[in-house]
Amino acid sequence: MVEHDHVEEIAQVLDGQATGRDSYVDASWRRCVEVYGMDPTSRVPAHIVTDSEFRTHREQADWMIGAARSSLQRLFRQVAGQNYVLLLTDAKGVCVDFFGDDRLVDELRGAGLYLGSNWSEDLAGTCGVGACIYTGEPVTVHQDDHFGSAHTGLSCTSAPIYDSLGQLAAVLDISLLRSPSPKSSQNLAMSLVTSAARRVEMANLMAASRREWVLRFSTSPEFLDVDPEAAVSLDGSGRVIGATHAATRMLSRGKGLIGEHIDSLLGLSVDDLPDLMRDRPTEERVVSLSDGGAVFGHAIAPQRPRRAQKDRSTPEKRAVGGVLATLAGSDPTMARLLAQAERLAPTHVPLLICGESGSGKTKLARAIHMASRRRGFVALDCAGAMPEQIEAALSAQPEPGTLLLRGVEDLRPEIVRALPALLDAHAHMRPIATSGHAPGALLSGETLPAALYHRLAGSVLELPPLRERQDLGWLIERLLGRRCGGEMRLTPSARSELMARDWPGNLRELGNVLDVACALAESTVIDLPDLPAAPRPREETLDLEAVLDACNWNMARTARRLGVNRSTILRRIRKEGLQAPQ
Ligand SMILES: Nc1ncnc2c1ncn2[C@@H]1O[C@H](COP(=O)(O)OP(=O)(O)OP(=O)(O)O)[C@@H](O)[C@H]1O
Repeated sequence: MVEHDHVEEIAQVLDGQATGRDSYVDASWRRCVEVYGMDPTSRVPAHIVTDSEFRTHREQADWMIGAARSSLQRLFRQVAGQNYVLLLTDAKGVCVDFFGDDRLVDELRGAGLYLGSNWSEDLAGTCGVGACIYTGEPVTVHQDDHFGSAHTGLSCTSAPIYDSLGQLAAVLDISLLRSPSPKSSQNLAMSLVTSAARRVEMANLMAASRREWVLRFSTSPEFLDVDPEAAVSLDGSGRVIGATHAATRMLSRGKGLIGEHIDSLLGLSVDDLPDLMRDRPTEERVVSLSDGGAVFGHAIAPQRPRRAQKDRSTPEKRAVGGVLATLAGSDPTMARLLAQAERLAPTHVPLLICGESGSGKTKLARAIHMASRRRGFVALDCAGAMPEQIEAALSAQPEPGTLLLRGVEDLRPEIVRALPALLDAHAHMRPIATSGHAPGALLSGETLPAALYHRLAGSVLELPPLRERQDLGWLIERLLGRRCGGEMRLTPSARSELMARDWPGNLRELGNVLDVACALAESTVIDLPDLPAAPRPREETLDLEAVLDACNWNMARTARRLGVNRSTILRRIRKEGLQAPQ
């Protein structure tokens, strides 16, 4: 009889009649009949994936299971003794983690409230997990809200968990085999499960952002430091690189948050973050929202990097903090260089940063600027710049700032002549020059007069090429996470292939290779065939003479084009006995 009423009610919904049920239930019923071709009278049992499918789902959700564990345990303790069962499913609806009463395991397994059950809507019909995946919102699917008669005894309340890039990553579900009749009996379950999902997102964002700034928000000051509502992670320039779902709702104006600059979202810039740290009273840490509202903010500075590999031959260096710390993993050369950069950042010493193309000179210059707490930042590509442009750009910066001169070996002669006077006239701008040439080559060559070299190179920072860095593995993981999203993984063979390459294009090449691999991978796993081929070893492919000709035998340009040092070009010219045309 009850079953007959249920079928009748579904028929009414299909006829467009209102039933008083939640709209997501009506919509799901319609999909079950019209899209998945299901029959409400057939008793379809729970769908359980095979053991090997389960292993795959579990492996892929491993990171989420880890991030969610303590929140699930806490939630399970909160509902202890009330016969609730907790399921964590992946974004496809397969249960990958489970907390329930051991004594009920057989019954729970029979009802599909167990590891390996697949609650996607197209298999299980209207259900909590399926409707949550479909709508992206928390839902309660209570008793005969379920479509299939096999599940109409259950009450399931499910909340989505998003990854820090805004993709649905998992569903947290709290279910009962038997429940009181009114759906409102599950309101408390809804509140518990949405809070737990929010905490999982927060834990996940914090774990992925140890080397970034994190800004957490709360509408009430007393919860700000202990149980905030939302959070974003920011790169050194203040760009959002991760957000919880609540932050996306709170801050975005209809579009996503990722890639947005914090100053366009809030009444503050990245330089203001230290004012929102815990040492200030909570009531003073107010952040204005773009809709005119305000919340309380708690900024957490990037954690210091793990200590560089113990190298007894080099003295232990002080750990670097802040944005500079985000540039390297455990590489002794980088650790020394970043410690130097950190000490030089607040001074007015002009800096020259040398390194191969793509080795991160510009990135380092920006990080030094950030660490210097200067405000204005003027960046010029020396190859194209004219003196009037430099003058205009500098004049637009009244506050102390940084003048970045990129590719200083390409300065036009008229700028070489004009630059000293420009630097004198704008002494509040600290010059940082970058060059693809080694310092010795810059000084001894025809490129820069010695006086200008010394004017620009108060201190020289030489970035190692990627093939000489010991933190390649760390960089791969970091760039993968940042460019391709937290869920992408490399197979061991793809990883060892990347570790074996010599990266003539340095970090730029690594970033591009990972972008391509992420685009080509058919799942969240990047395998060997997804990697673009490495350029063939330079020794084999280099038609040096042709490139020299194309660059009018300009060594600097040739070296840049080939991504090698000028000294490498000179050595190869001698070795191959090449001669410039007369
Ligand atoms: N430490 C780093 N971590 C992550 N990405 C980095 C790092 N350093 C550089 N990159 C990335 O590598 C690319 C090249 O960096 P950058 O422009 O700073 O190199 P460059 O040495 O100035 O290159 P060029 O001399 O060719 O202008 C950029 O996309 C940058 O974001």
